[in-house]
Parts: sequence; C-alpha cells; structure tokens
Amino acid sequence: MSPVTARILDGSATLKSIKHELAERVARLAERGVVPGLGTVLVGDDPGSHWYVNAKHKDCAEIGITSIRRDLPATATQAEVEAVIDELNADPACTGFLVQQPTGLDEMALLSRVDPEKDVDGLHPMNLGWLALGKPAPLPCTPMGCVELLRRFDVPIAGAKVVVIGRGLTVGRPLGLILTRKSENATVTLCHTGTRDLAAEVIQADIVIAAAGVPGIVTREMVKPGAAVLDVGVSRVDGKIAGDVAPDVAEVAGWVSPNPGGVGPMTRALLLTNIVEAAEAHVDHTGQG
Ligand SMILES: Nc1nc2c(c(=O)[nH]1)N[C@@H](CN(C=O)c1ccc(C(=O)N[C@@H](CCC(=O)O)C(=O)O)cc1)CN2
Repeated sequence: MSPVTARILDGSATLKSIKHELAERVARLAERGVVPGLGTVLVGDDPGSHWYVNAKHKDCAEIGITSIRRDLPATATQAEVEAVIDELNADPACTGFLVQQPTGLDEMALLSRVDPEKDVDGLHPMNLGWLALGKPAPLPCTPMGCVELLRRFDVPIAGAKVVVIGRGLTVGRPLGLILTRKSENATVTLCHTGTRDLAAEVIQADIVIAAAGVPGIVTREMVKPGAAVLDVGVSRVDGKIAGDVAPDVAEVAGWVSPNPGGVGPMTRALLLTNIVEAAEAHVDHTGQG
C-alpha cells in the first residue's frame, strides 16, 4: 500500500469557519431587528433524515437562526404535507424552509408548492430554471457545497476538466449548470448509468465529483494523479457510511474529501448561507429592520 499523499478537503472544519462568518452577519441583522428563521418539514421515521434535520437545527441554534420544525408521521398524506407548506409560506417568522427528502410522497408537487423566495434548498423548479438561464436565485446546497469546498482549498476550477458522476436533480444535474457558469468556467462531463466507459472519462478529469450512490464506483486506477476527488455518495454498508470513492484513491489524488466529514457538512454550511442571504435580501428589498 502506498502512503496517502492527497490533501484533505475537510468539510467539518470548513463548516465551522463558515458558521463563524455567518454568526457575524446574523448579529448585524439582529441589530436591525431581523432574526432569520429556518423551517423544516420532515415526514416519517427515516433515521438518516432525522439526523440531518436535527443537525440543521443545531447549526441554526449555534449562529442565532431560529427553528420552526414540523415533524409529521409516516402516515401523513400529500394534502396534509401541502397544508404545512402553505402554513410556512405564510409565516413571516420563517425566512425559508425545506422539505427533507425522501418523503415517500410526490416530491415534485411538494417542491413546486414552496414559495420560490423561501426555497432555501434551491430545488424549486423556478429556481432551477433561473440557474439554467444564468440568473440569480437560491442555489442547491450540496452542489454549492462542493464548489465552496474546492474554492476554500484553492483547487483551480476555471478551465478545469470536471467529471460529475450522477445526473440526479439534487446534485449532479445542477452541478453541471453551476460549474459551467462564467464565474466557475469549468468544462463539465456529466456521466450516468448510460455512460459507455466511465473509467475513460474519469481518467481525464482534473476534478471528479462522485454522486452516483454506488459504493466504491471510483477506483484508484481511474483517477489521474493529482486530481481532486469529491465523494458525495452516501450508501450504508453494515451500518457505516460507504462513499462512492474507494479509500486508496487518496494514494494517487491531489485532494480528496473524506466521507463522512467532507461534502455532508458543506451541504449544511450552504443551507445556512442561503438562509442568511435570504434574510439579508428581504431587508434590502423591504427596508425592514
Ligand atoms: N431537502 C433536502 N433533502 C436532502 C438533501 C438536501 O440537500 N435537501 N440532501 C441529502 C441529505 N442532507 C441534507 O439534507 C445531508 C446529508 C449529509 C449531511 C452530513 O452532515 N453528513 C455527515 C454524516 C452524517 C451521518 O453520520 O449519517 C457527514 O458527511 O459528515 C448533512 C445533510 C438528502 N436529503
């Protein structure tokens, strides 16, 4: 076995720094009489979803964002969840909110019902449309978490060849749109289950972002020496997180994100950022505070 030479893209430490920065912005909002509030809608008993929602509210409490939590049983109907969404759309104390996925319900209908201005997950069809059109809108948290992690560790993005594995609506597809904006200027290949030769694509990449949900799909042999490799995959094997990236990739890559401790905490960091930005935008538009 060769030694690990890759630099670690430490998402947990970066979340801590971002919380510190955001706490100052929240304090400035408080001086103007504005307290941002995050709402969450959680349906059912999935332990992972409970963990994520608990973590999000704990993060908020640490930096002065108030929590509005709506936990519904697994028996909740589409109409009952939609009624909760309507309530949060109308609640002035709720700066923004999200419906934790998966719900087991018609998620596109739920997402579409959220007021686009309160969509701190950046997943409303209108906001994804604004992203495709290159206009400002709240951006999805996991893709932006990946970009912010690369930025904070000075991984060059402009001009880089990026291979994204996975075309899901929460990560892969918006990542392609974000990384090809003029501000990022990367060249992106979006790979998926129909890709004929994944290894032939990945070996060319300066940056690999694996969001396939297939444990160990990215192996050491596939990675160009010195490349940055981000692991978004969250599968459970024997109760432990199994990422999409094989551990020995760290022997050849230039940078790797640990999993856990990499992209997951950055998803939370970007959610906090979206809430604070929404509260600041509201103050700017309404003069409130
Ligand atoms: N409405 C949404 N639902 C889901 C999203 C999302 O962005 N919006 N993404 C994922 C889950 N997710 C956020 O909700 C999320 C995933 C991972 C983490 C995280 O901090 N993970 C830790 C490890 C946690 C563990 O041990 O299980 C880490 O990686 O270090 C936070 C949030 C699906 N649903």
